[in-house]
Amino acid sequence: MTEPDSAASVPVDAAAYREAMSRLASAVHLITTDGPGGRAGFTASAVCSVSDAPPTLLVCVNRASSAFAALTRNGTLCVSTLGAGHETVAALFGGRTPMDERFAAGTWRRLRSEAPALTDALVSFDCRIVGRHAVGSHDVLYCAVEALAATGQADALLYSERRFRTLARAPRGGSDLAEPTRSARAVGVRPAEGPALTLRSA
Ligand SMILES: NC(=O)C1=CN([C@@H]2O[C@H](COP(=O)(O)OP(=O)(O)OC[C@H]3O[C@@H](n4cnc5c(N)ncnc54)[C@H](O)[C@@H]3O)[C@@H](O)[C@H]2O)C=CC1
Ligand SMILES: Cc1cc2nc3c(=O)[nH]c(=O)nc-3n(C[C@H](O)[C@H](O)[C@H](O)COP(=O)(O)O)c2cc1C
Repeated sequence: MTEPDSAASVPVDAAAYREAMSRLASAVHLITTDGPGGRAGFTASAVCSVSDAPPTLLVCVNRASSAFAALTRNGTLCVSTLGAGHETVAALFGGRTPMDERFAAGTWRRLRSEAPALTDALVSFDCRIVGRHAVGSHDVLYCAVEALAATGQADALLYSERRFRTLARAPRGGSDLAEPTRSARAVGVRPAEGPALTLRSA
């Protein structure tokens, strides 16, 4: 074991932590909800896959967010993963904009729940909130994925160093979702509507 390198380390206060986190590149998502608690949404990078059996992801939401009450009351949400061209909607959902203005910036459809799914998202995960854990300023929401849709064909949108960037898609054939000659792929999650959910790639 070597001694800690005090010259290379900094105290971990909130500012140092945020500065460190700003160096990570993250996917960017809209978290949306609708129902008895009202329609609401926010931009999120703190989204992570937890399990594929059952399909479960987590979303970290600040309890001070204006969307928090609606999310917890409705008990459902949709994660719409953004692509190139979604920078404006990502900024609008990033706070301090009235909800109506946020939703006016996109086109929406419903999957299984009432939560709005962004029509041209790279992929949308329609979820039921099945667990909740408070950690510091945020709640970790555990979300059972009950329907999927993927129609967007854009490059991926990333957030890194406090800016939006894009990541070019893999060459055609590099992944199932990028394969243009295969029109649809069935996935083993409860469909949004109809007998089988399809992830359209062309
Ligand atoms: N997980 C979160 O709650 C995030 C919140 N934001 C909020 O969006 C605004 C703009 O952020 P940036 O331009 O990225 O600059 P920033 O300096 O506020 O944040 C840099 C990075 O630190 C992390 N971070 C920021 N605030 C956090 C929080 N309250 N809890 C946990 N992690 C946090 C995120 O990874 C963020 O990209 C700020 O108000 C920020 O708080 C941004 C990204 C993630
Ligand atoms: C790129 C980006 C990522 C963000 N990620 C999260 C996140 O994962 N969790 C979160 O609670 N807020 C996140 N925020 C902040 C929210 O989008 C929003 O600003 C916050 O909920 C306050 O919004 P309000 O004005 O509706 O209260 C992020 C903001 C940006 C710009």
